[in-house]
Amino acid sequence: MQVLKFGGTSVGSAENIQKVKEIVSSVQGQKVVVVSAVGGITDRLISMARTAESGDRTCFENLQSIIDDHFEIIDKLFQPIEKDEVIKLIEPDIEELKIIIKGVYLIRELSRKSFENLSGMGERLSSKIIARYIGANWFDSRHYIKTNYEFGRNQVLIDETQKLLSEVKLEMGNCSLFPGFISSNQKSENTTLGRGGSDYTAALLAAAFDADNLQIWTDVDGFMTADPRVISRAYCIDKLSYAEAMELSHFGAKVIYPPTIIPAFQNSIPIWIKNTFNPSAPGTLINNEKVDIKERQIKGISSIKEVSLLTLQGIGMVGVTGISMRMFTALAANDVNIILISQASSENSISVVIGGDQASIAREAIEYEFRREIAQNHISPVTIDDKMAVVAIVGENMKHTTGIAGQLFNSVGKNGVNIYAIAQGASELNISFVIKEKDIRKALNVIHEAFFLSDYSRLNLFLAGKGTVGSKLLHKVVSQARKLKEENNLMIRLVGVAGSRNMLLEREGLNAATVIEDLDKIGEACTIESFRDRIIEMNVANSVFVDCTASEEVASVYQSLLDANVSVVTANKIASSSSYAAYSKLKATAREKGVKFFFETNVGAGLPVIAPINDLVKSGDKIERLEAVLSGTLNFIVNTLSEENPLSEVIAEAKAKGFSEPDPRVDLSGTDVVRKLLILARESGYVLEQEDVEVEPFVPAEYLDLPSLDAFMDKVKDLNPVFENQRKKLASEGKRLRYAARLSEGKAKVGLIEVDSKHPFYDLEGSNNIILVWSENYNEHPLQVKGYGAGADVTAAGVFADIIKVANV
Ligand SMILES: NC(=O)C1=CN([C@@H]2O[C@H](COP(=O)(O)OP(=O)(O)OC[C@H]3O[C@@H](n4cnc5c(N)ncnc54)[C@H](O)[C@@H]3O)[C@@H](O)[C@H]2O)C=CC1
Ligand SMILES: N[C@@H](CC=O)C(=O)O
Repeated sequence: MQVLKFGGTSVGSAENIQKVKEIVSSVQGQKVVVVSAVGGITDRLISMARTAESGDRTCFENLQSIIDDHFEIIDKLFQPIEKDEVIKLIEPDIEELKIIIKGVYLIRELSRKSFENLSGMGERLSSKIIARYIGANWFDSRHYIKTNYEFGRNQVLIDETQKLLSEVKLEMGNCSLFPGFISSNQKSENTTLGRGGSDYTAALLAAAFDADNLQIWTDVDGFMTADPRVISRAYCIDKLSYAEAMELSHFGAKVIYPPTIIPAFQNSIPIWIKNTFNPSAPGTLINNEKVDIKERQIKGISSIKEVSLLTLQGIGMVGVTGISMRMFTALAANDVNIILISQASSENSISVVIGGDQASIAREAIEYEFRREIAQNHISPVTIDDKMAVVAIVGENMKHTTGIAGQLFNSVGKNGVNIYAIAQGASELNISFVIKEKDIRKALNVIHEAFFLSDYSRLNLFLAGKGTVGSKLLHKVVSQARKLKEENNLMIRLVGVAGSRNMLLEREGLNAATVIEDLDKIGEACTIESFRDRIIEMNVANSVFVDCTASEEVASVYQSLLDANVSVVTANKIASSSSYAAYSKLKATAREKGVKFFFETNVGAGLPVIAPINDLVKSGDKIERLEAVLSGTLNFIVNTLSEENPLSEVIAEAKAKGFSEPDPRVDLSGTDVVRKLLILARESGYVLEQEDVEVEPFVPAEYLDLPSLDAFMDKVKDLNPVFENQRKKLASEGKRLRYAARLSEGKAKVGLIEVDSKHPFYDLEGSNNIILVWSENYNEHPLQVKGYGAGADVTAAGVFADIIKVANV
């Protein structure tokens, strides 16, 4: 025998009831169907009852609309001759409903008895209509499911219920239908089974009839790994143990109600969760098969919002017995349901999570109970954190596996999600923790990824600067997307872009291929501060801010972004070459927050320079000397100068080729090389400021003081013969000009040098860079890095590599 339960949405309309009929007809052998009230009817009955109690006559309009809705369903489902018969079947229930509502309205009192009668009326109506429609024998659950009122609710009298159900089993044919949710007490008064009662009815029937399985037909494909409204990548879990399903459903996954599982579990009846609107989907199977150790450690994540964290604390609690008992008794006496409890071994505080709407009742109850201790300052008044959420990870395989909690808290922590309280039972089936409700999306996303519940991890990118380097980076994001996803399980999603005037932000992702045009068409006006504020406000997981500008203002927002747990990847050298204090604070913040601050392209563009130096330093080596050519622009200039190619034209060419800074005077003044040498020196362990670097500009200082770039480009023509004469002279001596950077004995210097053919810089072609590093380990023969030192493609590739490094793939 199979027991099939259909929830309110599944029987929410005539069309849906037709789907139910198809599903039931497709089941072979004996079957028992349980139905809920038509979707929304129970809530409407309750609200109507409250309206009647308040003496508001609109209760009668509400009543008529409930009746009309049922008649409309009948109208759509049945042929005219049958309709009258079905209406006759439900007429007594409708009459009873009318009488009760009139009584409540007249007396202005909604007694528990009337409430129970009214709230179960939806199932009485729906079950009769559906039984007739699918051709099932109708059985009145109230005759078989017996309850007793205890501890503030109706409790099922299991033995008596089992006995009555086993008797009725003998009378049942091939297809029987029972209304869910409704029951009666020993005085045969109508009662109900509380929230999720129809699931419970079905489980009781399945247990009493020793069914082969229990099928819960609902409007989702099964238990999902997380709330799909928050995690679009959440997917259906194929198998769960009873305990796992219980834990997941307790914490927010409203697929099945926890008590439902108990009769099925006790009788080892497998439960299937299936989708009425997608019956071919495999669904979730819940049974007691042993958990395969190879399965994922975490099966699912559940979450509850709109809760409050209430804390009682004080030195007067330490070592005093009975404090918890008094606190929990006070809450129970006021019908406050406790969702989570957390107490540290110091016994100095107890925190509980309760529904947000019960926070003030709970506070009053506890403060009243501890009024004496509070008056004597032994215990502090209760504190309440509102707008909180509980998140729980669930999985039987967590048992005895080390590192799960570490991985969990590390992943949420480095995304800046603060944890207010934690609870884990000794069963190790569930780790629950309390966070601010605003962080829930972020937390669920990072946990989903951290435990490989997602097929891939995701980086959310915010880009400032869409010029030479930025636009190439956007091409990379597009061209590498597929490969990264397939080979590295990494998805890079562009969620924000800012130019110097406009910005676009979209949590679900922008189109990197068209974003530059989109920015002009639909971008909103921005400043770098407003862009930063929006990034922080969006609070997305695994965020990376990428700076492809040469702007000081942009560099000035890194600190607040890192403070907000946003990683920073930058091609812009300004931050790392600003004051040593600011540079080291950025690095320290990234370390503290567990996010990344990467700037590999600051020196040598796409060449790996900073990473090898970092590795040497980390391995305990000491860097003693650096000699380098660090300017692609200046090397290009000295290599390209000729009679036909005078200085002024070669400068313009370096800019056109994307080697120079947006303002080439930054290169020609030596500033760009100073910045780079400073960064290398700092990364090598030296504490230096820009003023400590001795600098000889590439062109005389007076040329650099001109008010505009155009004026400079005009004036610099005067230097064409000077540079050409110098080149010729050096060539005749077998020498070449190089703009070199040097760090030795802690002293840094940049400037022009003349090198002969024996010098390692002599053959440095085009815009190439070279970096020679002498250390304790590399003393006779320096470590050497050489290659393209400028250019949009190599730089964008370097920035992209830094971005991927953030994801650690
Ligand atoms: N070109 C190269 O070979 C290399 C460049 N870099 C660095 O890359 C950075 C970018 O260089 P390019 O792309 O060549 O410069 P670019 O001038 O072509 O692009 C910079 C972009 O940033 C925008 N911008 C300026 N202020 C902004 C703000 N407040 N907010 C948003 N956007 C703003 C500008 O409008 C421009 O579109 C520079 O810091 C440069 O030093 C680093 C290594 C190599
Ligand atoms: N302007 C720079 C670009 C790289 O940092 C250079 O010319 O080297």
